[in-house]
Amino acid sequence: MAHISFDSSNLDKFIHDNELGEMQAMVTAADTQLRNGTGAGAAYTDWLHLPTDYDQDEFARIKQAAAKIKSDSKVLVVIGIGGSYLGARAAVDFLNGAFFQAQHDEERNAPQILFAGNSISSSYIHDMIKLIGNRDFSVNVISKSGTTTEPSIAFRIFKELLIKKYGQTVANQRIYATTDRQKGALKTEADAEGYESFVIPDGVGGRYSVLTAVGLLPIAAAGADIDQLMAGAASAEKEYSDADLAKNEAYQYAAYRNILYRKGFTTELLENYEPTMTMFAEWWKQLAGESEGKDQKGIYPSSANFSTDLHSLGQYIQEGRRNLMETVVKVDEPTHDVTIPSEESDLDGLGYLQGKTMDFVNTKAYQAVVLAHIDGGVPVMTVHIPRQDEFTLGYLIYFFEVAIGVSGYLNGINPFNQPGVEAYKTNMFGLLGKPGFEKIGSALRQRIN
Ligand SMILES: O=P(O)(O)OC[C@H]1O[C@H](O)[C@H](O)[C@@H](O)[C@@H]1O
Repeated sequence: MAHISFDSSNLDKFIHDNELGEMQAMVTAADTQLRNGTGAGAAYTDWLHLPTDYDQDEFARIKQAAAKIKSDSKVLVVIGIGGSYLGARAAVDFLNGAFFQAQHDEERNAPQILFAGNSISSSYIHDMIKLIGNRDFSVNVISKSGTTTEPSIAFRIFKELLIKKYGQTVANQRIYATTDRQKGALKTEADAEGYESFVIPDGVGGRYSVLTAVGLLPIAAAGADIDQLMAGAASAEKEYSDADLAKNEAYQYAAYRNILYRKGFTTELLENYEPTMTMFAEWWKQLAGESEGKDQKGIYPSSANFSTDLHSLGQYIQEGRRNLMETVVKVDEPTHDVTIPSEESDLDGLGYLQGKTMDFVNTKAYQAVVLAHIDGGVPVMTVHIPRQDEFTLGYLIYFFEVAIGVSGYLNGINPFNQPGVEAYKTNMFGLLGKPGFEKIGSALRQRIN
């Protein structure tokens, strides 16, 4: 039995019984493209077997590095952007609870994990340096290309701080580089300076790399059990390996969202009822957006956090333009539950809920929202997960990875490239005066007042 379950029962109003079956031939073709390496972008599909086929020696080294960081650092600065950032951040929040990062060092039993290099905000870096203060810290710099602007700038800044604080030799021992196996600026520097380095495998693109050292080192440093994370993903790899839609719920999800997309539901909201899953949606947004948004088509991935956003976006979802579909990731058993206290005066009228738990209310809110939204014309799918632990997270990550891979092929695109992300970079390099970009720079400057 699958560890998580996909519920499509609320699609009745939007999809006829025959429609899923009629997608089977296309799903089978997409599955063949993915698994036989006959589809576009096939060179980037090694994530498919990553949970069962990974470098065990490196995995052991990741655990050792995490133990060293825990023993000598109060802060780990994780530098990266996009796929070299989002998975680790999502996992740290998902697994450690809402206030892990805010705890005092003595209570946390793991370093504070701070994420840098994911914007170009000088204020953000300044505030982070202030927050670190005099505390011992290490740096995990993550970049497949080794040349991405945001992490490169952040790395220069934190490297300088490390050298000032510890001297060059010790600074080098506090830098962990996760990058390409053999090429790129970061790899060259890591070799020259003797940083401990970890590999982003050639056949795994950034947005599919959370179960490599990219995600594993920060996740392990934060105290999570990465064996269980991989075990969950391995279990999902097995569960979602059959092309038969009747047996594969990840493929059902891929098929249903494509059926809905073709009916005009062009935006998908990934939703949660747990604030610790906000960043999981950000990870999913890169996975879905970079994989599917190209050739002037694709579902636009967005997200909402409930019940919070029911008080802001809720109006639009209920009654705005009808191009939305929703996918809820619902945690069936909260990590901790809390009972609603009784109060004699009952001024707030909550007496009818006293003695009930908050999760009881949260789940009723979920049920109420689903019914309201389908009545309002928004199709809702739900992925039920039993709890927030490592095994479940690994399983859930794989569910979405394989679903999005197949989904891209169903829509006739290459799910594993991202040509569109270069356009703004070329412009930015031109405007910044980067050598080699002079011509585009002068052309652009004429367009700016
Ligand atoms: O790991 P890096 O090479 O630094 O890349 C980080 C990110 O930036 C790029 O712009 C891509 O759009 C992403 O797919 C990638 O995850």
